[in-house]
Amino acid sequence: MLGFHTASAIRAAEEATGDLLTGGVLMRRASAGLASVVIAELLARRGAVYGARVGLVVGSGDNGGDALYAGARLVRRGVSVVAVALDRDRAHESGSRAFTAAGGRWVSTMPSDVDLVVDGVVGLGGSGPLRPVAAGVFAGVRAPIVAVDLPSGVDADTGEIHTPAVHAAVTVTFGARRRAHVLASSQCGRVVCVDIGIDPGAAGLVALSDSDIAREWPVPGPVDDKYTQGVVGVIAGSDRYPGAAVLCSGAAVAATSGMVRYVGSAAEQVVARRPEIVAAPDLDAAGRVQAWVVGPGAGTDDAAEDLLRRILAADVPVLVDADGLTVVARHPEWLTGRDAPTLLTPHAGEFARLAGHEVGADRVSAVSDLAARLEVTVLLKGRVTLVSDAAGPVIANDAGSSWAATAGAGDVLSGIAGALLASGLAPRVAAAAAARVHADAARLAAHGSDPTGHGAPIGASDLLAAVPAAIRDIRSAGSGHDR
Ligand SMILES: NC(=O)C1=CN([C@@H]2O[C@H](COP(=O)(O)OP(=O)(O)OC[C@H]3O[C@@H](n4cnc5c(N)ncnc54)[C@H](O)[C@@H]3O)[C@@H](O)[C@H]2O)[C@@H](O)CC1
Ligand SMILES: [K+]
Repeated sequence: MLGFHTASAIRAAEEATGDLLTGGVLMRRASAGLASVVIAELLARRGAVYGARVGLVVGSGDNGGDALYAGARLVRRGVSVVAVALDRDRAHESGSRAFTAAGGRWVSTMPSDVDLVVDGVVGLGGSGPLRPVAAGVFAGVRAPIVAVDLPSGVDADTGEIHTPAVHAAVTVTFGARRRAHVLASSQCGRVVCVDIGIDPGAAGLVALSDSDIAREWPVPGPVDDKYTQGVVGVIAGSDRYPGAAVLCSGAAVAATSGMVRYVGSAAEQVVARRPEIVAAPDLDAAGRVQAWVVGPGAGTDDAAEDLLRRILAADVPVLVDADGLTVVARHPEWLTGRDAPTLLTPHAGEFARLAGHEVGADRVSAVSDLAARLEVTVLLKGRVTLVSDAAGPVIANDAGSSWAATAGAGDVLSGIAGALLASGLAPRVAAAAAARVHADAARLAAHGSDPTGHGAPIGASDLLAAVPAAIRDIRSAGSGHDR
């Protein structure tokens, strides 16, 4: 599990080192780490360090100090380093002296022929967008950018990407990752964390590793049968949207080996696609399940409302998605009164309906506040999906691509997560593991047999078809042994 920390937790951890902070040891460690990442980038990009050209953009705080000390080291390695100070009089004093003494040159405009630019404008002390002078410097930059700590213009805690903000190829951070490194990952590029000997403690935002997920993913054991692995019931689809039923129940079949029941008007299509699904015309005929998935394409009329009320009155885990979310937004008391776990899987629009306000820039607070208020687990969809049950840390899943942004993909996600709920996983784990497999399946489907190529758009059926491969990949990357 990887932790992502707030700026105040990082600052407190730095202060706790006492002399190491005040004596500048932390900054020396940070800038040494930064210089070695820049050297590695130069080697990878142009095959040599000697004779390379690097430009620094230097703000007025310690972030600029890191850049200047690293610049001094680069000069000593034979790199030609120039620095553009946004305000020369306020640039980090000892860093400036070290840079000048090493042979670094101060310039007023960034040369166009640099191999790499270092963004030392702001880090933890930044707020708001890049100010106009800095924005002007970066506007002319075509070289790849290595950001010091954070791409300037990105909020450290919320990951809000202001306009304008730096778009980095690599971000070098110090001691522990900041929240923005996952929340705004697409702006950060590759994130490298340099050890500087600080301990910020437990993180309120985490990401699961492949092995965390591999350990949890349910597969049949020696004494399992179809019932012991959990039966999931899917209530989805309608005359107008039979496809939602096919995608959601198909995903439930793919995710685990137990058994899938289906209730709804699309039984014919569902069974035609997946004959192993046991379909029933209504709830009374459905049989027992260990978890329900309710809502994708299921409508919001009186009948749908009555069905959802009955499902939520049952004492089994329930995942509510799509149309079901519109219904529960009108009846939050159906959620707060439940003993069994509930998992809600809104996109931003559905979230606003449930919460009564937009998600806003602070997605982490928004998702945990809603989870606490409704006494449920919430999975907020996005390129970076967030899961909160208000009790433990928020879990982030960075999809790493946006191939899953396609109609019907949400129905696949709820089917996977529902099957995991039925297998007995805690809702937060079921949600986070489902989000990971869903994202990986989208990437695999988009890239086909050429993982390093450009990929091509996919539909939700393609994503669904790639779910087994995604599970296989995670299980072999993460564990290497069968359970
Ligand atoms: N304190 C320490 O021991 C360490 C600090 N480190 C570095 O120090 C950084 C934090 O330094 P500071 O606290 O000095 O803060 P920063 O250097 O991040 O920024 C502070 C300065 O930026 C200005 N500023 C704020 N927002 C701006 C914007 N949008 N555009 C332009 N200027 C803006 C502020 O007025 C202030 O002068 C970290 O991000 C990290 O890079 C590292 O060297 C690790 C050790
Ligand atoms: K920066």
